[in-house]
Amino acid sequence: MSKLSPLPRRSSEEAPASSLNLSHRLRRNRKADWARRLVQENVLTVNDLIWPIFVVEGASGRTPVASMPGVDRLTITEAVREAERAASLDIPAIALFPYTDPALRDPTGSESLNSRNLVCRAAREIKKAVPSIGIICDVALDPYTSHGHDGVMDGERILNDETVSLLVRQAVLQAEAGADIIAPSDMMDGRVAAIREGLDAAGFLDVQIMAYAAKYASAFYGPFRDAIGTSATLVGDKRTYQMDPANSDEALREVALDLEEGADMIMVKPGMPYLDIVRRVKETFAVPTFAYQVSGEYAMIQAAAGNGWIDGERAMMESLLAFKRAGADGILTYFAPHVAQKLKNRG
Ligand SMILES: NCc1[nH]cc(CCC(=O)O)c1CC(=O)O
Ligand SMILES: [Mg+2]
Repeated sequence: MSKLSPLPRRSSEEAPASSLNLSHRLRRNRKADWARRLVQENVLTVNDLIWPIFVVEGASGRTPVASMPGVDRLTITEAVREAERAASLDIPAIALFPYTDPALRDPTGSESLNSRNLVCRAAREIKKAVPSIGIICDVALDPYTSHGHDGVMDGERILNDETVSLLVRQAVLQAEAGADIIAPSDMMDGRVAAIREGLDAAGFLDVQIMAYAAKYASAFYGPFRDAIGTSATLVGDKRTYQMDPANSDEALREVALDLEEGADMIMVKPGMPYLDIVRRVKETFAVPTFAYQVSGEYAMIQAAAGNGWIDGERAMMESLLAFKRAGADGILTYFAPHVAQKLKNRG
């Protein structure tokens, strides 16, 4: 057997004079783009995106939401067009949020039970024109109530059980209109079980429920409330039903209950300040887990980028990748079409 010839070595004069004697140099795996791609642990794809869209009454056109640069309220015609664009970009699903004519808002949110309301008509039109895209409808009364709360009130109190019975009817109407996923965002106790039962009784066995399970009473919803027109009218705050930002164990109890009650998927909201919750939920329950990068998070990135203070494109991609790293299976984000286009351009 021939002796192995010695491996080639860099000559000693090539070696840097003062090299440390390190057995581990993590920088080796970062030395070039190809090397970084090779060891990349998480990846954002178009399949991770859900696009929230605001709809408004009207014949045509779009109205900008001042606190959400780049986001418009869309008439149904325009929303159908955007749904077509979303489908052509392979975005799996859109989420619809109505700006209800203030004249139609009342203390019990009765417009939510009108089968011809804005969101039901939008869902119907989109389903007809773009059958391949998933349609998510939010269940909660806030777009319809004169006081801007997610439930009906008795004095200062938000009534739980009375609200739940309305939410069930709202959910069934949305399913009839073509919603593929019902997303209760109201944070009433017991609504998932009641909605599941209502959907099943109406024959909607395949309509999924994505529960806003851990939804916090957050300052980051401000621009959304501008978009749906509840900022000005909201009386008080939502702290008697949305969660305290100080809590984390409580999020696990919320998620456990929603899963027990029949939720198919769960959501954590807001997103970026709550990635620890996403991680705990995913590790504890191992179920489809979504996060909502909410309006205020979007607005912060857009405002800073607009001022030239951060690179908006990079901040957008980094923030979304962070959701994946935290364990999210998908992200509701107002950046969805922009990101999808960017990912597509990359090929
Ligand atoms: N139940 C309403 C609802 N559904 C989604 C959001 C917020 C979304 C966002 O800020 O982007 C809210 C606001 C709220 O609870 O006041
Ligand atoms: Mg709950």
